[in-house]
Amino acid sequence: MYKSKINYQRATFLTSAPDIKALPADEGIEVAFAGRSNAGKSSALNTLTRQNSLARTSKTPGRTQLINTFSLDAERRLIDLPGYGFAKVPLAVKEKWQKSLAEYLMKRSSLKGLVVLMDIRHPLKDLDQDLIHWAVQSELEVLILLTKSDKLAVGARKKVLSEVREAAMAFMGNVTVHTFSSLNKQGLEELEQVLDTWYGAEDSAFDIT
Ligand SMILES: Nc1nc2c(ncn2[C@@H]2O[C@H](COP(=O)(O)OP(=O)(O)OP(=O)(O)O)[C@@H](O)[C@H]2O)c(=O)[nH]1
Ligand SMILES: [Mg+2]
Repeated sequence: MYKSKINYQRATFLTSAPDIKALPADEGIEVAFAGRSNAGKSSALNTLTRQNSLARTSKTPGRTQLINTFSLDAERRLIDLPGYGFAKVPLAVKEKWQKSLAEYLMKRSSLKGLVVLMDIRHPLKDLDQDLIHWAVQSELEVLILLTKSDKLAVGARKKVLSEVREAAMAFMGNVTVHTFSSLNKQGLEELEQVLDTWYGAEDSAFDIT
């Protein structure tokens, strides 16, 4: 069993920012959860931090409309981003939050890696591919999580996983792919292992967290 080097349970809410000006100081290391509306970003953050209501989740796509920031320690933060895709929200609202999303992705220096979440039943839609391409070119780390893995039987889950791993090679970057379920915590250790590395906490001898 993998023992994570960072205590993710210690996450606390920092701010909900309507635009990047309202974010905490751009220093330390940030990891952001991105993906289509309803992919399971907020649920995955709650699973990672073992807190049921740290990030707000909803059956209605478009729940997360602000850039929500959570602190792990003085240098490390987790970010819950608004989803892209099919959110049924007024166009003006959508445009505003997609603009702050794009701005965040392009301008945030402390952003080290993106966890790109995709429903395992609908992987690699156009916008997902655009985001991954852009992230690889921007030299961000990328972890693809195929979410809601509990919705498929083991055989079908493995099939999609190998197909997406194959497709991910075309991105020509360091893209890791795992399956994940917030319902039964499948893939949680793999997620922790990747994040520990991004946060520079893989060597326990030098880490006090
Ligand atoms: N079965 C199952 N359902 C899940 C899982 N993760 C999330 N869901 C459900 O999917 C829906 C959307 O989850 P959220 O975590 O709110 O999704 P989101 O990506 O944050 O959505 P937006 O904030 O709208 O972009 C909710 O009804 C969740 O209960 C999972 O692992 N398994
Ligand atoms: Mg959300």
